[in-house]
Amino acid sequence: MSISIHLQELSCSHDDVALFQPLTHHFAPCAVYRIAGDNGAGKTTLLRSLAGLFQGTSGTIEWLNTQPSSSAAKLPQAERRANLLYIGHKGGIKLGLTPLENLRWLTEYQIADKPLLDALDRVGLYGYEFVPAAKLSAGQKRRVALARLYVSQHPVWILDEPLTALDKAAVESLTDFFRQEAERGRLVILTTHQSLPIDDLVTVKLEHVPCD
Ligand SMILES: Nc1ncnc2c1ncn2[C@@H]1O[C@H](COP(=O)(O)OP(=O)(O)OP(=O)(O)O)[C@@H](O)[C@H]1O
Repeated sequence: MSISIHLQELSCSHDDVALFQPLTHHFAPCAVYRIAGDNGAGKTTLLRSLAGLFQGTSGTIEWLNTQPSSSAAKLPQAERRANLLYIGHKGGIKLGLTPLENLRWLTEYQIADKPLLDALDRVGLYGYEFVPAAKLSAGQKRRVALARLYVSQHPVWILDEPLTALDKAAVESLTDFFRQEAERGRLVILTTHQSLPIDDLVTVKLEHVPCD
């Protein structure tokens, strides 16, 4: 499936305080989008809103099936989850489980061990598959979370700070992967405070709401 997300005058609020100026934007497939803004600008809140995890919004968020054969039909909420891989900034890793056990759990036991082990190999965790995550470094824990990308069939990826704690080589490898996956049709929306060397990267900046 090919999916786009359309925002019209979207605003997110905590405690009735709007975080950024209303945002109108079309996120199309085959592209990598970076949500930019200062600390506290509302990037995480926006990503959670797109993923359906935060409800304090006004304006509209529409997920559209943009498959050539379809007429841009709106995707109901229930179908969004099946098409989305959301990785929050905490990564969702359970420290008492090994990387392989974490991946089994995170992929809801739908994937055989071999592709999961291959994914751990892809993120440089060969040899750490059976080590409790509590014994891994911050960057290695992040790699466990990111290994899900290498077994994902979801057309939409929403990733909050995926590059945090990664070393230079891992950032380069992941950036290449994002570029390739966008070329294959995926819609990737992410936040990062690091520079992202992707030529066609689209940056969407959240603007402060001016004070009265
Ligand atoms: N659960 C909450 N209740 C009230 N306010 C919140 C809550 N979560 C976040 N906020 C506030 O909303 C604002 C935006 O937070 P958010 O995490 O979306 O920003 P961010 O742009 O992702 O920041 P950073 O770059 O530091 O990660 C912040 O001022 C934060 O204090």
